[in-house]
Amino acid sequence: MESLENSAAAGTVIVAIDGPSGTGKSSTSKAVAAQLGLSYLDTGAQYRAITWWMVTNGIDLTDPGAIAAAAGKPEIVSGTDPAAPTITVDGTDVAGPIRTQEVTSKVSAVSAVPDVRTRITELQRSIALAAEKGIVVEGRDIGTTVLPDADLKIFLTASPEARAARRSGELKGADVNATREALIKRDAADSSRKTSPLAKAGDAVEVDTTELSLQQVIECVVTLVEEKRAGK
Ligand SMILES: Nc1ncnc2c1ncn2[C@@H]1O[C@H](COP(=O)(O)OP(=O)(O)O)[C@@H](O)[C@H]1O
Ligand SMILES: Nc1ccn([C@@H]2O[C@H](COP(=O)(O)OP(=O)(O)O)[C@@H](O)[C@H]2O)c(=O)n1
Repeated sequence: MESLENSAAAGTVIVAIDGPSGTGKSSTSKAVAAQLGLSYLDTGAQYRAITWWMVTNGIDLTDPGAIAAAAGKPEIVSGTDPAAPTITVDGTDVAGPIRTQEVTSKVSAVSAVPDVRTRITELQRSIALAAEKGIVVEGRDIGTTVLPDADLKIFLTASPEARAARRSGELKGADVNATREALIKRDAADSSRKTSPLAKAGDAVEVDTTELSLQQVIECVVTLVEEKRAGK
């Protein structure tokens, strides 16, 4: 972690954005990174990618031991250009397949396994360290565990109703109530796991996006980053 602090001191900026599903983490992080010339990392995509590999390879996802035994097998590579982020598993582009209902419903079981988290956390830290100008990293445990020395930590929230409406807007024809129930269930699983649960870091700035437009959230975060940079 010392080297991450050193890189930040040399003029790069590391921003951690956490929060539950549908609060605007991905859209905000991509836009902020693009606007400020920073790299961007979607850590949820990495957990989805390892889950996709396990589903595809017939791993028993009711057995944490089987998940742990397989955790080191797939090679996950994330492209960090905010204008065109990519994700591959063993060289295959999985940007589409990781967004299926099946993967979404199984990702919390896989991401709760400590061996999976250790592997993915190491990967995330090495990507953050390699980002020359700095990076915006979004997820559930970035401010608490992955990058506890981040220059700026944001925790996004929004009402379950707003989040479900946003998500069902993306999934054409999806029922808002069913989407809301699925989101609440996934948040509960992610918040209650023992290892590195979804949580706000003590020094994170909380932004409730329920009544804000995406543009307003982006402007708010850009301002916070610029203030941090000016204070360095
Ligand atoms: N403040 C906002 N107001 C309205 N829609 C939003 C807002 N923030 C994000 N969205 C939309 O909600 C959906 C989910 O946003 P996303 O960034 O993927 O959330 P997360 O990464 O937290 O799951 C996207 O379609 C996005 O365009
Ligand atoms: N830092 C992170 C990011 C995601 N995750 C897991 O990955 C899942 C998918 O994350 P995501 O960000 O793609 O989810 P959405 O908010 O896009 O629906 C979460 O529900 C968590 O189980 C995690 O455990 N830790």
